[in-house]
Amino acid sequence: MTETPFTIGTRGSPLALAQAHMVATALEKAHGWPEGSVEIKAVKTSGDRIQDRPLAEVGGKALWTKELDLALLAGETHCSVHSMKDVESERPETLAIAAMLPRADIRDRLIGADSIAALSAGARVGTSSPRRAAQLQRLRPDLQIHSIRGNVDTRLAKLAAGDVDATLLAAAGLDRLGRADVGSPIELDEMLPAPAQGAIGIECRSDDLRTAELLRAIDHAETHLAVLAERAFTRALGGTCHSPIAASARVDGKEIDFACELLSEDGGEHLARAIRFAAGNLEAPALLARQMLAEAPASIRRLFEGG
Ligand SMILES: NCc1[nH]cc(CCC(=O)O)c1CC(=O)O
Repeated sequence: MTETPFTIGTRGSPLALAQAHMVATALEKAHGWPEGSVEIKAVKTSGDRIQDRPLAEVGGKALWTKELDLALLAGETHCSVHSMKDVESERPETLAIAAMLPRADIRDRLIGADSIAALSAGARVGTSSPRRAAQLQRLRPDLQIHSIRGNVDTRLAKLAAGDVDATLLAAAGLDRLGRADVGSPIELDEMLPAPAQGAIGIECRSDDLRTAELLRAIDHAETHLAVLAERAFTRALGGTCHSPIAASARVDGKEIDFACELLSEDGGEHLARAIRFAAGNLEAPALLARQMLAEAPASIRRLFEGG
């Protein structure tokens, strides 16, 4: 038992709250704390407030994290729970990702058709992800990409209302919201997911060793190693969640199978690689990123700060 109550900071979307509850339950179980004793505090982030524009257009980093970081640094919370996919690859030194929960299904699911090939000619697909837009247009140049924003439920409602014919969402988010029945999974050889998709991370203050220790008890080492490799790749590119980057690392024994892809905005150009390296070697994916940038056509290179 701890003397002080333990407080988790999270965004207030249904998915963020579901993820914060997963972390609270894992901590209570790991430490024998009473059920419901971990407090969950919802914090509104810039990303939540700005609903009328694609975030890639708003620009700026830390759209999903800034307000959570401030609450954490002010001591109002012990840790923040994040979808690792939304966490910038460069974080303040005052904060540390101390743990990750076991990763969920990393694939995207297509909702509105059984497969990408089955989408009707010229179908309108709603997504505000530059990666999904580029990958879809590469596979199906006839598709019309429509920018849609909002949380998972809002996007499904826009699809149901006929604003678009189909949309792509992360399987992990759908599953955590109890929507395991929605959509058809897209296999990784057809569409690689975003770096860190499906992973939930827990961040605390770098100098808060007690919390770091408490969080270590729920860390899933394999997920952590894989996501660190994907983030090292993104960081070396100078990429953000607004860049058309896909990457997937899979731990296999002491090694990691790493696959990645960079695309131009319209998917007209793409560069894909698959390599294997020792788990924990973060220089290998970073080196690969630099090599790919050096080889990439200008239409891809100009999308990355490292290029
Ligand atoms: N950018 C929004 C976001 N951030 C994390 C997830 C899903 C959960 C995850 O990937 O862990 C989603 C929704 C989506 O892409 O469908």
